[in-house]
Amino acid sequence: MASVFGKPRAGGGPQNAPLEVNLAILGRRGAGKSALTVKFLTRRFISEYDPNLEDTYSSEETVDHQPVHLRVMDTADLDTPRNCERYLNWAHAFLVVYSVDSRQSFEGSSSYLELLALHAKETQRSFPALLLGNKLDMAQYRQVTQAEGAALAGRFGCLFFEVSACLDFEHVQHVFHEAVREARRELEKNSLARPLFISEERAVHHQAPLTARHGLASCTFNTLSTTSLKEMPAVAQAKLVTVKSSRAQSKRKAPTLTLLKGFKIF
Ligand SMILES: Nc1nc2c(ncn2[C@@H]2O[C@H](COP(=O)(O)OP(=O)(O)OP(=O)(O)O)[C@@H](O)[C@H]2O)c(=O)[nH]1
Repeated sequence: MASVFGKPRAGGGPQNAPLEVNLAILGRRGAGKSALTVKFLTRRFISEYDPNLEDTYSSEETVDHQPVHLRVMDTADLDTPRNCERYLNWAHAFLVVYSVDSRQSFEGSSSYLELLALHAKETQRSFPALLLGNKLDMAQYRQVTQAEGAALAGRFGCLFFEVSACLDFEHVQHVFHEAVREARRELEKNSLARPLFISEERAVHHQAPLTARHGLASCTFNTLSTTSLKEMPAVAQAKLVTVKSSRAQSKRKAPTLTLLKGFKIF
């Protein structure tokens, strides 16, 4: 589908290697990000999670008969987007989650979509996003109608689904696989369009002027300097390394992320 989030960005691998897709799950606390992630990975609904933990999981998937190495970052922002670059510069696609029984979480999801649109504008890249109204099993306590969810998704050019982490696994799996398809479409477009580039040394680091207006003052964006672009190494030649992400504004323990050597974390 067409995305409003600008131009595509890096990822993918050689013909026979599994497609590499990084997926970040965003949303306000309590929306059900961890429950959906765990449901997708284990087919189980587990009702309580430590809200302070942020983890990245790997899963070998087959989507449309194609092997996919999927990494899922279950983010744990506090009440608003924070230290956003850890996922903005990492993910190929985003699942933005709210809970259908919480107006507040719906408003939070709107902030995340605005953040993604802003980041796309700043970087001139594309970021497929899917909007998910979770806790469909709680529909009798709805504070957000399906039409409102669809309208918000329409405003940002996203796919929209209502799901439940405690109902059927197949529906949750379908949504994650749709995110992979969206990411794959962008990656294919990108590989047809031009070689992949990454900032070598001098990223121009500035505060995006719109962030304050969107209440996203804690998020800064790194815009790539055109004078310091370098072709990204082929994924097949990259080694797997373990790195720690910056936890400057978080009280949580640093998560361990497995990233491809040659990628730079801004
Ligand atoms: N009924 C119902 N409860 C859910 C569903 N998904 C999550 N929950 C519950 O909602 C609460 C919050 O779920 P989490 O998965 O921890 O939410 P989160 O978005 O990861 O929240 P943080 O970790 O605080 O960022 C937990 O008590 C879950 O059991 C769902 O689909 N239906």
